[in-house]
Amino acid sequence: MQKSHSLNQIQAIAFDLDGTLVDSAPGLALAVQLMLKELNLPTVTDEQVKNWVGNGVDVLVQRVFKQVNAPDELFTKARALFDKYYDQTIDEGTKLFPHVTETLRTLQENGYPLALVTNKPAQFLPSLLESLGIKSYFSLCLGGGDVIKLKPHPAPLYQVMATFGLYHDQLLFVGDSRNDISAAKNAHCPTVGLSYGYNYGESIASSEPDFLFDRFDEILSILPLPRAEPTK
Ligand SMILES: O=C(O)COP(=O)(O)O
Ligand SMILES: [Mg+2]
Repeated sequence: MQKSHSLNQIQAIAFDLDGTLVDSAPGLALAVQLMLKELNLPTVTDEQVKNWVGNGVDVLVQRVFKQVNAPDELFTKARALFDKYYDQTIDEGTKLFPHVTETLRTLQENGYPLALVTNKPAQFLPSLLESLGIKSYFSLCLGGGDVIKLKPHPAPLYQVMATFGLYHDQLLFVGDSRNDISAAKNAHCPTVGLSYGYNYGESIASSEPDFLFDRFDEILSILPLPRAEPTK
């Protein structure tokens, strides 16, 4: 699906992390399962956790609590346990989706500053990006806690625009979930939706991104290489 949309004006690209660059669901699921075990609560499946990812860890644990009918009083303890276990499981089964590294490299070599905008808590980003070998591609990384509101609020994208000194139509946002497409639409930025990620088990097509791709490297087909000079 491609609308007639000239991307000659794009000066920088921002990416979602979980489900877009990184298949991180297995490590998240394992941390949730260890958290539940320590609290003597019923367990949940990897597939359930995958469909609850997208609004940050607080909401993930809330969704788990609802599923297993856990008492609210346990929430603070559970949240701390999640952090403890996710520190240990973050690399478990976690891998980059196909073509991510070479595409980021091509974009960077062609003059595009790259940013990361994730609802994942910021504390987990440095070691994860380092171990995946993609940290050096991003000149700005915004995680949960770095921004006043999480996606689908446009605040994180406004922060990228302010940092890079861009107008809304100069920033392309690439993501896998309706939160990404909504955040970018709320900020009036053009969007790419990727079909292979996590979107609550639903198709990202229903969010009507400007471009919908099945492969990460298809982003290269819609951008001038090298980056075009700004006209404003
Ligand atoms: O951790 C989450 O819930 C989602 O993270 P994302 O914004 O990188 O997809
Ligand atoms: Mg995502």
